[in-house]
Amino acid sequence: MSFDDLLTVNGQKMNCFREAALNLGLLQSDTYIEDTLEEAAVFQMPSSLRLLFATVLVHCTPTDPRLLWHKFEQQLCSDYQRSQELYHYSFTEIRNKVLKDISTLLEQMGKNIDDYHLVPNTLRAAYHEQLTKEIDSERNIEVLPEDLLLSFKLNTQQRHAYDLILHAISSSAGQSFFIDGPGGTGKTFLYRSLLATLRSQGHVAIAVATSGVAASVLPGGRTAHSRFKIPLDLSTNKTCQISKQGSVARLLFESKLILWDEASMAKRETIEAFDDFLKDIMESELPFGGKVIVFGGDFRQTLPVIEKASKRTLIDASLPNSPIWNKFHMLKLTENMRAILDPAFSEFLLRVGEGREPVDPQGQITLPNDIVIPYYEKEESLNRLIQSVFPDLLAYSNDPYTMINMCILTPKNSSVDELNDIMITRFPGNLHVYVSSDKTVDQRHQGDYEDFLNSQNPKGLPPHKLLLKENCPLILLRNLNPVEGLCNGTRLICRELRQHTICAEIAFGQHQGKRIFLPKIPLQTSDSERNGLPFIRTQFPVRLCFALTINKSQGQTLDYVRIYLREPVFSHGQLYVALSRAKASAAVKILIVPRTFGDIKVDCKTRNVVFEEIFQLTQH
Ligand SMILES: Nc1ncnc2c1ncn2[C@@H]1O[C@H](COP(=O)(O)OP(=O)(O)OP(=O)(O)O)[C@@H](O)[C@H]1O
Repeated sequence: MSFDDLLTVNGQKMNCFREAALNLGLLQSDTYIEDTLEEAAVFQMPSSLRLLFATVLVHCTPTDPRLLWHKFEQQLCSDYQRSQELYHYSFTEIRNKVLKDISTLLEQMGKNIDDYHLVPNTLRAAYHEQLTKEIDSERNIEVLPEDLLLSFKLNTQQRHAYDLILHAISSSAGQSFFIDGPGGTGKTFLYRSLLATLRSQGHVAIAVATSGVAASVLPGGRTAHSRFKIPLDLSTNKTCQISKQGSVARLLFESKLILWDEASMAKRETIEAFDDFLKDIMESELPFGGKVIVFGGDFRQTLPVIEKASKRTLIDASLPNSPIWNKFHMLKLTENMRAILDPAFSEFLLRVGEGREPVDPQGQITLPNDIVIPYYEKEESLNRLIQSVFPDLLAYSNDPYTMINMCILTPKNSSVDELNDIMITRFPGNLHVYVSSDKTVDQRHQGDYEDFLNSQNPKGLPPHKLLLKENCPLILLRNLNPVEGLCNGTRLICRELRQHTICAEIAFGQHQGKRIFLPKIPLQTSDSERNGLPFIRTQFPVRLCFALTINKSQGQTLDYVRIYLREPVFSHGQLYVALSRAKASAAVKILIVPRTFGDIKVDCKTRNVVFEEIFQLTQH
């Protein structure tokens, strides 16, 4: 295919590729983006508006970003203008401050403001790239007073790890550690304590995690892929996309500690690529270039996510299968601090997680009676499950924070949808229905497939008809900006429903309470979708979240956990992740739909999938 072919749409040659893409429907026209910004501007929240502006630049690819900037500059600047009397900012100073804020937000999303040509080149100097900007922004991460106190509360094993790591840092002895701890043993607690101690002493400590949700729990946390620009697909290119002379390399060089949570979910090749990169910038053949680096994780929980991968592929892709594994100094945490008041439950969790809970000849484990909801008939049993976790929907609609620590977990998206559909009809309030626009990637097929696309409900995409009510719980489906707490998996409370925007509040974690605007975003199906017809759905990037898949719940502590096993779990660690979200057995209830109906109803047995080979590999 030639460049001319790419420029030609329906037999007509376009002036540029952007115009061709617009006519092909690959880009949206700017009208809906303008409507979105206009609607949000009414709320008078300029900092949230700047985040929305950056989000639409990155995710909605407007045709003329500069026009959008001119149209909304006034509203984007209004908080700085209000403080003008106090600080006597000039017009140019205000503009530069706002551009700098937008530039920072774009960088957090892995983009560069220069690519959007918002202002002429001559005006750009004030916020232009400086080699120390990454270091400066790491040094500006706020250290919370409560995090500084954590080091006084560490248990013996946490204290041992804390002392060893700080000793390696103070003696400049490069060392790589792996903190191996079952869910709830306080890995995150330890990381927060280390980060606070080092940052309060003026050192640079970098925090990353494999998933966005885990990153958002760490102060200043980013996903490893975005922080170190590691390509998601390493099959073609195995190197980090960072210049050795650039500001991120400078940051790594300067850092005293690099901390990587959920390393058990990272593919070994990702960590190997990072090892090579650090060796290169540090000009040292020592592991990780002689840096002090702390990985953490739990191999009882979910392993790397690889679509349709066999057990062998998953184990091969895991970190313990890498030559790097033997170089780690292993630190173990074993005391379950989440379930500290229920030691019998902690012990049960470990047996489930390590595949030590006895199985019957059908390969099923028997769950304790007190956590099982007896199964009678589907509707009645589901009602019991719902009633046991959400007994008073009117109270939750008035004060949604009372329900934010309650959730129904289930292995498959289809069961999540089943439950959320029931819940949104029962939840009080006016129903808003948002219908997506669905387009095939190849526009020639659009007419033939529209109804078919609308009927599709692919994983990772919002539904064609999104049914929402004010104060209902939501989950975000994209890593919009992990630094601002907006990750794939962030739980939100829906606060205001408008035509073009949703105003939502972050419900959980260090950004709890922050209000944000969400625009409709064009989202493409993933390559691995089975229906084989790639398409783009423009919709708010959220789903309801009365119920959640078990995989999405990883890393979260919940007060009340309900587990709905319409079908048994299907991958390593899922049952353990679901059960270990709770603090005690009294906080868990499970509904198992019996698979076959014989004379005896067996509703307390279920499959537990554990790849024991992974534990053999983790032994040093
Ligand atoms: N030393 C401690 N003193 C008091 N509470 C603690 C301590 N360590 C951990 N906790 C508490 O125990 C709970 C679980 O801790 P944390 O989330 O750090 O565990 P985790 O190992 O990261 O779990 P997961 O793997 O499931 O994410 C949290 O509520 C945390 O505040």
